[in-house]
Amino acid sequence: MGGDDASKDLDALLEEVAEIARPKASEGELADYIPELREEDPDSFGLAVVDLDGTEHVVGDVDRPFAIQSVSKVFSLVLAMQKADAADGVRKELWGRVGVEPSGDPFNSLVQLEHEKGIPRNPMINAGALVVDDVLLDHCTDHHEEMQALVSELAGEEVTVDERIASSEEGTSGRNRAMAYLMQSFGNLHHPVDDVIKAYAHQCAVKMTARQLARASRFLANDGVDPATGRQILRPPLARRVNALMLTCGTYDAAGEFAFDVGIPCKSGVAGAIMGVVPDRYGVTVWSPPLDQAGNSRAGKAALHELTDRLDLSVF
Ligand SMILES: NC(=O)CC[C@H](N)C(=O)O
Repeated sequence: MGGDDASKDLDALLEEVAEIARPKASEGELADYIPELREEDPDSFGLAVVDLDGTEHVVGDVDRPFAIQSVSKVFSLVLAMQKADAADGVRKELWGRVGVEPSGDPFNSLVQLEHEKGIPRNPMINAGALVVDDVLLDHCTDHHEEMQALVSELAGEEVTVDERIASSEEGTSGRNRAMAYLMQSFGNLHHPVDDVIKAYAHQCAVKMTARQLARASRFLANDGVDPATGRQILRPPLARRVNALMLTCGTYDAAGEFAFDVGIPCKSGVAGAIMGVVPDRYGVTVWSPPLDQAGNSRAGKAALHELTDRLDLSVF
């Protein structure tokens, strides 16, 4: 099949996938802990698939910005891994303070932290992301700026932070603070809890579109090289490790189900985005705000299931 034909086919296929997945949103619920999420339009739906050569295949609301929330955990981890790759001490520190095992628990669970002496299971759950931010506060000149610069570079355009969401996040961060204090009591948080929570709330409030997130995940499909600029964001073995963590931990206690049904590394967020990586092929993102029990976009998961099945994209 010629390139143009294949491209046309993919656009048509995305339309079909969207049609099948969209109705599933009615089985989900909007996150309701902050007004900005409670007030999202539950019917929003966008799906973007961006080729390594830059061709963008999109359907629906792919240019409407939303808070990336937990999808930001991938980017803060990437930033920390860049620092760790540049200094052996940082590498030992990072992987000594956060694990790489799936949690099998909700993203904001406190129970394992007590048993496991303040070492979070992985960087894709809240406790792990808080430790990553604590490490970054030591090694970034400015956490906010470096995070924003990285995501803007990967998105191919300037992305901004919604300060209203950042302050709502900070105001409703009881559980995250509880985790931070617990980790502090075990000696696994070095900066003041307020500073770590601020950094984390800020990254959750970064606003991006499905199209931008799909572009931003492409370096993970391309051995760590951003295909738009040719810049090596992470060395190949490190990029593969981020993918491994996304696959095994990126969708919390539904990671097994995602591996089974979707079969590609994914990271979800509570605003309804799921960012995926199809090695050597695509960056993918779907956005639909209503969530399932595990906190993953209901229609988003259905769309990825359909897409990866039809195109035979599972990594297994
Ligand atoms: N799953 C998520 O997206 C969680 C992010 C959310 N801001 C929280 O910390 O609870």
